[in-house]
Amino acid sequence: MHARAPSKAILSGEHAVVYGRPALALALCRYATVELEAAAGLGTDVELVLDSLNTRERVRLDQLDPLQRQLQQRHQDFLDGDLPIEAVMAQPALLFQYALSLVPECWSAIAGCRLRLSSQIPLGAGMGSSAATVTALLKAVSGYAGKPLATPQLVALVTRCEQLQHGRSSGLDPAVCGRGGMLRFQQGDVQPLPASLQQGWYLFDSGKPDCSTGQCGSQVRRQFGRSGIWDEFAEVTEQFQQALLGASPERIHASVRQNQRLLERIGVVPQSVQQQVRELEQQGASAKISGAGAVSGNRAGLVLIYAPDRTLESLSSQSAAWQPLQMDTMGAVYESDR
Ligand SMILES: Nc1ncnc2c1ncn2[C@@H]1O[C@H](COP(=O)(O)OP(=O)(O)OP(=O)(O)O)[C@@H](O)[C@H]1O
Ligand SMILES: C[C@@](O)(CCO)CC(=O)[O-]
Repeated sequence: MHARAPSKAILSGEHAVVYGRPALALALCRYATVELEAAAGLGTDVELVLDSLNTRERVRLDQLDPLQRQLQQRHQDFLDGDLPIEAVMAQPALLFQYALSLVPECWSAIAGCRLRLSSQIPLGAGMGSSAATVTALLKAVSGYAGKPLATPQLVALVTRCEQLQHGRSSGLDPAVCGRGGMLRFQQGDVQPLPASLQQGWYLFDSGKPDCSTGQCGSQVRRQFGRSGIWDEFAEVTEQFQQALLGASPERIHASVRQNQRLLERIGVVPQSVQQQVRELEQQGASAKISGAGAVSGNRAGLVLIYAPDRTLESLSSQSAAWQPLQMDTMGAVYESDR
């Protein structure tokens, strides 16, 4: 059997959503997949194969409880200011072991199984790779055990994992990866958006940032944690939502540009990416980073481009690298027949 979960793009409100303001996001048709099958020779252990990282690890289910406590303690140390975020999940496999530790009711069913995680989602690109992979894992494990998690429970468990991965998670990525479609999210409250994205939206990968989402979040909190700028983000997100619902290209352009300016003010858009965005604007398009961005280096991961009335070739010599934005509407899916 296998389960899959989509990646995500944030249209508006990244970072501000961590401070309780609304965000708009949608699920994308690029997926993380987990295949689960019984394997010989594992006894009561589980084998975790991470294709993207070329690693495999044997996991003792009876060690997951102490591991969970240890990781939660490290996260508390982070919250208390005694550990940097990168020291909480010191290795990638720990994220998935922590996820498994949260579903003890499934352990007996998965004992002796191999869990293979593969993904079409670029790592560190702001496309919610960690939320999508953990969502696919928990969807697979709970489905296989015959104890399928309802979507709100699934989202809540993935959010716990994201707290440890990123330090503080708004829960936005887990909600989008679990539910699919386009939605407005604020403080755990999810409102599906009936708007559909018209033609003219593209994704561009400006490259893997030098810093993680957790490091970006920590830096932003140090500088802007108590700032009034989050209300400005909230206002732009409201405008963005109205513009999308009203399918108004001019208002969408304005919202994308204002959102990008705010992200620049909080220091998550490297100069080189700002420059690319300005060049696109001069040609009549709009663009913004999507996701955490970067507080160092010259790459910021995913950039969203809105260019409804321009041909790609007329816009940029780099347009060959752009991909049309395609929305997933299914969210996390479990299939037992493969
Ligand atoms: N495909 C994968 N295989 C193994 N580990 C992964 C995978 N995707 C994510 N991870 C783990 O999650 C961590 C964070 O993932 P990543 O850097 O891609 O951030 P992200 O979740 O995409 O960020 P954002 O929330 O900003 O979109 C990685 O460092 C790695 O430990
Ligand atoms: C930067 C952030 O707003 C989006 C990361 O995809 C963090 C979060 O919402 O948890």
